[in-house]
Amino acid sequence: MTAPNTVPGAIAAHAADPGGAAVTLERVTKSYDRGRVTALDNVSWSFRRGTFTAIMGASGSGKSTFLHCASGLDLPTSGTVRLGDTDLGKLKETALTQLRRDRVGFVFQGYNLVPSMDVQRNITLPLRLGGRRADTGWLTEVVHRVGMADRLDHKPSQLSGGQQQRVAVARALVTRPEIVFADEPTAALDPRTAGHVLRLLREAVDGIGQTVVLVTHDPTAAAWADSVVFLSEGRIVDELPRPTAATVLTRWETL
Ligand SMILES: Nc1ncnc2c1ncn2[C@@H]1O[C@H](COP(=O)(O)OP(=O)(O)OP(=O)(O)O)[C@@H](O)[C@H]1O
Repeated sequence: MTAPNTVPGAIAAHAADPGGAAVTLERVTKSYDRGRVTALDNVSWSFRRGTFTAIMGASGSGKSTFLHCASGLDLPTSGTVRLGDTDLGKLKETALTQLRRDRVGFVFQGYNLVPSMDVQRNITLPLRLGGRRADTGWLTEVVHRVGMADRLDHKPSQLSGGQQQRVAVARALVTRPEIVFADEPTAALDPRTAGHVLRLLREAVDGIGQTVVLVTHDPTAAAWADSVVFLSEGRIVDELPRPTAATVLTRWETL
């Protein structure tokens, strides 16, 4: 494992400890426009299993690119991304699609639920797509965790934004993925509802050892994580352990 692209000791120690890593990035660079734009610049990082990490950075700092490369939604221009022991760059497109469906969970700002399906079918969609049966006990637990047990026959249009996002969290957890990537999942929600959704992610980490990576602009959201990783111009420039909204804001202002 290589050292990260920045010097702080805490970051070096973290990245040099790949034991138990859910996802590892090694010297990942992503360029666009035939190399004219470097969105990610030689980034190395590992996300330890059972941890909750927030990724923050200014607009254009590379957060979405980082999430896309780390989750297999996109491939880096150079460098390696591993999910567990699987090198994503060595997979054919079909295998990569299966990996994203079976081993990774996603939560997006826009919920991305299927309008014609009720809550139960939305939650179990990744299982059905993978030809897997729902483990009834686990499904029941996930549905209860997100508080949607009495809404299983509702369509997304009959739910509030917060409820729809809770369904999306359940869908992300139902496959017992090795890692969940949440991309601005609370940006469209009021602060109280956002807190409910973030608490679900926190509880998944604390209760079932889920690994979660959250991309956010919001210091209050980032404060739910175990640590905050700051991106600037495609590079990881700092890590803040045990964040509070105040310490995140202070660090953000001096980036
Ligand atoms: N498909 C693309 N083609 C060309 N340039 C791109 C593409 N996607 C991203 N970029 C550029 O890469 C850089 C990083 O973009 P990215 O979307 O990862 O940043 P971000 O931190 O997620 O921004 P935001 O907070 O505004 O969503 C930016 O300069 C952006 O313009």
